[in-house]
Amino acid sequence: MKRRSGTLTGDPGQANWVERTAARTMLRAVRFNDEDFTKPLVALAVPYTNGTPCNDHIRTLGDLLQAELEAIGAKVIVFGTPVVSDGISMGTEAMKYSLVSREVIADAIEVMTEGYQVDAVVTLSGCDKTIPAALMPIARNDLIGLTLYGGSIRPGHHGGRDLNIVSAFEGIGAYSAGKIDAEELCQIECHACPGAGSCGGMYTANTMAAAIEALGMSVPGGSSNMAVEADNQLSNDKQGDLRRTATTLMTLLQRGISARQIMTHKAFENALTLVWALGGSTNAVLHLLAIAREADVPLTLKEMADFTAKVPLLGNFKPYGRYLMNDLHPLGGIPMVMKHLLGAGLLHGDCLTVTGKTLAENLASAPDLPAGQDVVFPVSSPYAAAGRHIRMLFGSLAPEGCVLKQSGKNLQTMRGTARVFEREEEALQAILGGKITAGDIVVIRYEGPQGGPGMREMLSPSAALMGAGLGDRVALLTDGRFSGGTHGIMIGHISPEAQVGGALALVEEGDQIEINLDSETLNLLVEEAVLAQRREDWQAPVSKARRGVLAKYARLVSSASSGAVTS
Ligand SMILES: CC(C)(O)[C@@H](O)C(=O)O
Ligand SMILES: [Mg+2]
Repeated sequence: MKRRSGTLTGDPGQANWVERTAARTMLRAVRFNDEDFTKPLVALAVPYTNGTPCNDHIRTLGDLLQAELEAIGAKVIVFGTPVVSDGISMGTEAMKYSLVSREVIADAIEVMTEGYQVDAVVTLSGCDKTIPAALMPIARNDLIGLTLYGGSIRPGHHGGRDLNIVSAFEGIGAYSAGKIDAEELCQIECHACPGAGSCGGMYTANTMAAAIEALGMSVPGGSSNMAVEADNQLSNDKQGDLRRTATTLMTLLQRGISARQIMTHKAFENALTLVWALGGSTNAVLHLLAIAREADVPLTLKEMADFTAKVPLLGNFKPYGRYLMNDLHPLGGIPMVMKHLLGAGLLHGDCLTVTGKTLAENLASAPDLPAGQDVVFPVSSPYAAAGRHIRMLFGSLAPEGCVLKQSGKNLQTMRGTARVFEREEEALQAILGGKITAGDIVVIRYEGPQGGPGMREMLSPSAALMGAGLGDRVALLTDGRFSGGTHGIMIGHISPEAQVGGALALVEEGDQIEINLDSETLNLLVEEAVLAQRREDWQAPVSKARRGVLAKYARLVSSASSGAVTS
């Protein structure tokens, strides 16, 4: 085993031994003994906060995982990372730190793995951004390591209905439209989230955890096991995930298998297939582009669009469908879905995974797709035909592309009247104030990676439209992004963004816009001469962030069409 931390040890008389004396001195103060210096040194990233249910149990997971790893011969250095909760920050200035936190967390993990020259790394994750961030530094430096998701929350219950966080966001719209009263809204608030775990639908957290399992970078089953049991105690399945993660890491170390041997182009194709088959979040587009870049795997938005056009939609999950991860888990979870996709020839079974085995070998013991259920449809009669989930549109309004989540709906070509807002809050007030009507196309701009900065998720306005019953008659267009909980006619990641002079900046109130799903285009129906004049008159607004992390981010970040990355 080639060990970077091997410089700590050695025999008296060896040059290394003398020079590393001071380092060992420091480490002895934190309970390292002679034997520890001979063990592989493992960094363990624990993105714990009690500030969100997604990560509330992550410290417990970290403690247990440290014990598991040390019981089988590793020495562990534990550290924390920031965590921004999307559910809590949504609709406020705090959300500007959400996507930014992906970069900060990835960089923090790199600082620790490289700053301590560890031999391997394990990263835990919970809320949305901690999941891609947990993998990016492993890919970036081709480390030996893997990642483990904290697991999904269980549903809440009220009035005979299963609830989850999106029930609360949609409750706001329903209340404002007079469909429910304040007492009902309170009941939703008090019952929707019963304990620890990430948001329960096929929202961003579950989507990205599943994508990483398909990439081969976490233990099989780890993305669909629940965080806690019904009594809010850590689930047995999650405890099993911890044990398997520890032994898997030791296998990777023994065999010298590093991330880029696993994260190949074919592995990314597997991840794309699974996300599109499950009906995952549009954030997967951003995050998979970013992770691929870290792994030095060439992947473009256009290639993603072409590849996913052949993937049928099988999942019947919220936000557009009926079920939560909690319903998939007893049917065999993500391994069951992947086994079905593999059997249909839609996955590459020969990809290496962290277990040291191929994907096909891992899936051999997974259950088959059960009959008599409608949580996951078979490839032979899918929930919706291939090419009808996330679509990438191009056109005069999005020359570098944008994303639309169709989720199997019958969406006709739509022409509508632009209603232009310079920030999310203005649009939300207009929707809640009844100022948006059928046939409008709500444009929310200067919310892109640079413009926001931070490319906020627009769950509040999208959920308000759904709650007000306008979801199938009003479209929403933005250079920001959407929550995995968003549904309706929503188009995000419009690139280039308004802040850098993208055509979105030139739209005026009352313009006509066409969304065409046959030609996969998004066009602004304004004469070129008029647009040329507007372009001449346009001036880039001064960046909203003058200092600190948002200003640094705005200076560095790439377009959403290449993953909104900073490295
Ligand atoms: C709050 C949510 C639902 O977790 C959202 O942030 C997402 O992207 O899925
Ligand atoms: Mg999110």
